[in-house]
Amino acid sequence: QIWIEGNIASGKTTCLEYFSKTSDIEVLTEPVSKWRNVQGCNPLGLMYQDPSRWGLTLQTYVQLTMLDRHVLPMSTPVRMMERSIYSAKYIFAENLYKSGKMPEVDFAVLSEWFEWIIKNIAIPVDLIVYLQTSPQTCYERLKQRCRDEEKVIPLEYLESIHNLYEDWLIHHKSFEVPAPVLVIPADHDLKKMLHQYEENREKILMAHC
Ligand SMILES: Nc1ncnc2c1ncn2[C@@H]1O[C@H](COP(=O)(O)OP(=O)(O)O)[C@@H](O)[C@H]1O
Ligand SMILES: O=c1ccn([C@H]2C[C@H](O)[C@@H](COP(=O)(O)O)O2)c(=O)[nH]1
Repeated sequence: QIWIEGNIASGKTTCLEYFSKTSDIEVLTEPVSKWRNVQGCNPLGLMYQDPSRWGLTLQTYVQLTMLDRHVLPMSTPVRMMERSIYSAKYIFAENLYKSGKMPEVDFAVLSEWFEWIIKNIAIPVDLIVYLQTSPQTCYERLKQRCRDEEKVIPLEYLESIHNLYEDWLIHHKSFEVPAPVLVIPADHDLKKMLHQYEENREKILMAHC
């Protein structure tokens, strides 16, 4: 199992789309559509409007929907999955808490849930592919993608997410990393990115062997 990790709009979905054309690979994208519509409500939009009030609501739902993805039985030898329950906690929940936007009690409850899950439920991973971008690149791609809920995201938000990813996956300064990390520089244009995916294809697809 391979997780594709990276900042918002770093190119994860585009990377997965590319590999989805390969036979014997199952690709699981993030369930963003669920985060934008759970029984008619939009926790992603609410979180960006008022993170202190809705951060826990969103992150609880992200945690549930990512767990649901992780425990799906595999239908092919290789599964590539966009992000993970780990980055939901170590990057996004952490960012809300550290920036003072998630109350301590909310963070404590979310953390206990998370710890219980990773202790009691097997979440296998063989390789983490980290698409390493500059926050500025993500900011430009984010504006180009133009998702309604994300129009309020400032560059500083992407910088915080970037720093948390770097501390976790590059500097090993924050949390345990559950698998080896393959870093792919991802500021390049699409043509160069596809070339790099080809160059790394073997390393990625043989990770489970
Ligand atoms: N290498 C690239 N160069 C320029 N634009 C890109 C590149 N990769 C992706 N994009 C565009 O940037 C936006 C975000 O990409 P996406 O794959 O959705 O990122 P993520 O899934 O990480 O949020 C999309 O509009 C996509 O078409
Ligand atoms: O735990 C999480 C995971 C994701 N989000 C947000 C960040 C973005 O606005 C979307 C996901 O978009 P990507 O383009 O796939 O990065 O969801 C969050 O708030 N918490």
